[in-house]
Amino acid sequence: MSAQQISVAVLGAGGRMGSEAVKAVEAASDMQLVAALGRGDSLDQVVEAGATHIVDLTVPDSTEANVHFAVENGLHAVVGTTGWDAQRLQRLEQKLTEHAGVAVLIAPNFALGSVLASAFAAKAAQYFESAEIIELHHPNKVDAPSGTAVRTAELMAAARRELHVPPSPDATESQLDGARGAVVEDIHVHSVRLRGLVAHQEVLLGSAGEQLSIRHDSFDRASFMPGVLLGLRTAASRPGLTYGLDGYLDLGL
Ligand SMILES: NC(=O)C1=CN([C@@H]2O[C@H](COP(=O)(O)OP(=O)(O)OC[C@H]3O[C@@H](n4cnc5c(N)ncnc54)[C@H](OP(=O)(O)O)[C@@H]3O)[C@@H](O)[C@H]2O)C=CC1
Ligand SMILES: O=C(O)C1=N[C@H](C(=O)O)C[C@H](O)C1
Repeated sequence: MSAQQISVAVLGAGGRMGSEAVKAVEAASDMQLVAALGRGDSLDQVVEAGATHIVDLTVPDSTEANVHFAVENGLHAVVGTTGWDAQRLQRLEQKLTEHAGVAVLIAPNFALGSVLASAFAAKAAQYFESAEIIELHHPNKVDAPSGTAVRTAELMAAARRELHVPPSPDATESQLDGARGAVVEDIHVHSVRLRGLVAHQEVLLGSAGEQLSIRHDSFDRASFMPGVLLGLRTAASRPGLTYGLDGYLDLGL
């Protein structure tokens, strides 16, 4: 094993994403897979195996405990699992202050195209009256809206606040529950679950007489793996919490 080797434990290794991550780590010449855990496996295995990094691709219910375990044991964590709301992020920030030098990347989406699409959408949202998000996923997905849509809405809302853009116009007075989607920081988010899909998102921006659509499609989970590997290669040099893979990229937007 060379000095630069990154020793990786994948959590959720039997899942759709985890199994891809196992293959990607095994194929990376600067990494070695030292543990592959599923539901019910003891986290102690990660430490016993000598992991320096974990990749968490599990479920919203378990990801927080997994990441706290990693931080407490001085392991860097690259996290793709959804469910990281403001309270969880705050608790993690607090935990990280007690473990200097440890890095956690929470990446709502590892696909470079998706990260770019969210960044473009945030910029563009400053210049349009109306902004809504449609996210479309495979029907086995357990959470809605997607973590990516929540993150995109947060970025768009922050960008609109910066330029004092008013809320999107909307004259709806009566509706069936859910007809206008979920509202994330004033941005309406609509979730589609459809057999045949993987992970897709379209941001719709409208002003008088024009529309801009910003769409990203992941047709295969291979699309997420360069981001997972980038996260593993970069984390140790970025102690503390990074939220969003854009934090490891120089997008210049
Ligand atoms: N950031 C990104 O780019 C992406 C993020 N995701 C997110 O990643 C997560 C996983 O997605 P996906 O792979 O599709 O889901 P899957 O349901 O296919 O995989 C989750 C896996 O985690 C296992 N698991 C559950 N609890 C634990 C635990 N405590 N320890 C170890 N393993 C556990 C499950 O086991 P069992 O089957 O026995 O329950 C299952 O094998 C989701 O939150 C999803 O939204 C997905 C795609 C891209
Ligand atoms: O569950 C999925 O599949 C995905 N989950 C993430 C999310 O909720 O945004 C990332 C991607 O959209 C695929």
